[in-house]
Amino acid sequence: MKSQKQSSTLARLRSYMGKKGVLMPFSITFSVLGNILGMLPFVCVWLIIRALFTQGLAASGSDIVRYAWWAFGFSILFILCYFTSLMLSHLAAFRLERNLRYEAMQRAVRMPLGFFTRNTTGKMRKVIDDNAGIVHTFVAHQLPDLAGGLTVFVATLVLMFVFDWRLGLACLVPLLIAFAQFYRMMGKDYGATMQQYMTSLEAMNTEAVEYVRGIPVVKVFQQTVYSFKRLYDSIMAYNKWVKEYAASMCKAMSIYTVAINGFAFLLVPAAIILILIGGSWQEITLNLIFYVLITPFFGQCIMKLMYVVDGYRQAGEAVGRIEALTDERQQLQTPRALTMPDTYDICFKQVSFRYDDASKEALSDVDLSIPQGKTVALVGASGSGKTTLARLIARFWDAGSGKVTIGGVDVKQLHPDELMRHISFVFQNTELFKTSIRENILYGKPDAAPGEIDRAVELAQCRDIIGKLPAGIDTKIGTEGIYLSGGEQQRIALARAFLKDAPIVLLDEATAFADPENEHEIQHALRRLMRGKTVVMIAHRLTSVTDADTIVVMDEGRIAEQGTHAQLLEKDGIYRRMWKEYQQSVRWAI
Ligand SMILES: Nc1ncnc2c1ncn2[C@@H]1O[C@H](COP(=O)(O)OP(=O)(O)OP(=O)(O)O)[C@@H](O)[C@H]1O
Repeated sequence: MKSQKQSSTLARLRSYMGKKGVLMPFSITFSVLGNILGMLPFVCVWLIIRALFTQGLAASGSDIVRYAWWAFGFSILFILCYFTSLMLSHLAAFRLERNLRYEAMQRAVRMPLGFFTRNTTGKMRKVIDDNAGIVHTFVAHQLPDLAGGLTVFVATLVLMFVFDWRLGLACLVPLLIAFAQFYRMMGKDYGATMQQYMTSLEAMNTEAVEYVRGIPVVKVFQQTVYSFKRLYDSIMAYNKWVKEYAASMCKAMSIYTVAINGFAFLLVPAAIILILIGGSWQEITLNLIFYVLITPFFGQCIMKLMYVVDGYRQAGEAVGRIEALTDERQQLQTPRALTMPDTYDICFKQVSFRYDDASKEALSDVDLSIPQGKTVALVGASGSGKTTLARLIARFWDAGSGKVTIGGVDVKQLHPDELMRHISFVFQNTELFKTSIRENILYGKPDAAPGEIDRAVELAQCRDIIGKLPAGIDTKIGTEGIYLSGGEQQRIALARAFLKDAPIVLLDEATAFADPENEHEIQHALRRLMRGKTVVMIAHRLTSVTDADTIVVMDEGRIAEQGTHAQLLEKDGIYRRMWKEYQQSVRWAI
């Protein structure tokens, strides 16, 4: 299913319905049929009134009973058609909603890893859930209503003029007033207005989810809701938008509502005039009764149509939002042939990179060579570009200019899946899934033999963790009161990396959350993991990088210095200063 930004909303919706799309024409047909049948009981009631009116109480009872049965029969048929129409439209709508979510997830999987650092899970869930819901409502309810509404509209209009064109004309005046107001409200700016509305709503919803996720921090620091300024601002922006919109629509909506519900207000004067100028009072009164019976339909169906037009635009906007979230242009270009090299030296050649919307470059003209099997440590002030540099190796994003190569091959030539198979990550905040420890470790190599898992557990020093859990390695974590400390989680993540046994290892503050006891275990395990691998490690604790083959000092996106610990200490540069400060801080801590 490709993005169909240029095609009409209906064609785009249809493309997501798959085979169930064939049900929609049937749903619409039943809706049209149902709406026509739904009008007929009113015609029957009018026939009964006419019989009583023209023949008085002498009217044949059998005629009246026959009309009553007809009315009953039409009502039953109307209900059957209506339900059939809704059932069919719901089948198509559920399939559409499923495919839309599935497609969004499929696209999300193809997004570069960097995408997930920018788009929180809260935001993604809100965008997909809310917009899929809007699209569902449109297809399941409003689309059949559109067909039905249009049918009733045309049928009523025809009937109104067939019965008595003069009374029909009297009904037309409020209709024209209503239409003029409708057009005013749905004018040319309506699309942009809806876009603003949905943007504002989405911002508020996303911030609300983020607020809930951040409640522990807010409570710990004893802040109020006003401390979460972004949520507050988004609520205020929404509030302002809604108030201004309601105020701008107030006049047009009031006139529209009065006109649409006041079809009859010219009918009575028109009927009186017609009688005064010599019309048959019986005939005109009888017609008047018909108009009083039938015109409420008109109001109802115009209201429905108004909501459907609104729903149509919202549905188009909603699909667009889901598609834009995982826009294909943000996806990494994947080469046709897999050309994974068999050597793993990494090179940065004149690499510069700027984040979307950032005012300055995160990396500028970086030249760096990391020979296979060596360890390079990245140090430097916060924001100096260490994480960005490490992540370009794994194609979280692609370099803006210059190139990153592995074994001499530009990473852009490597398929992201294949590239990922050759890289292990250990981040500072490890993500463990709410499943057994075994399954968590198996993410490193799903087809690993039990012996391989045991070895990984051993190497990552996880035996003690597993030993104290009720079901050992098969204990589910994150449920039933079984939780692991930050350092323990980190060791499970290391077991995963051991099992993967990738030739390139990226470590980003891997011991940051470890307590002293865990840190010792983790350092030990890390040294084993790094043996013989090409390693890029980021660390703030300088003692953990002194053994690195090369230490690279980053400063404002550039490489300021590089060399071994001893070489850098000899220079009177940034590293020497950092080392002195670090030692002082350690002494203070002691
Ligand atoms: N997703 C992002 N979008 C926009 N700018 C970003 C993003 N991530 C980082 N930056 C900016 O890029 C620059 C480099 O950030 P990076 O995270 O690489 O630095 P770092 O040296 O790893 O910092 P730290 O040690 O604090 O983790 C910083 O100015 C940062 O504000």
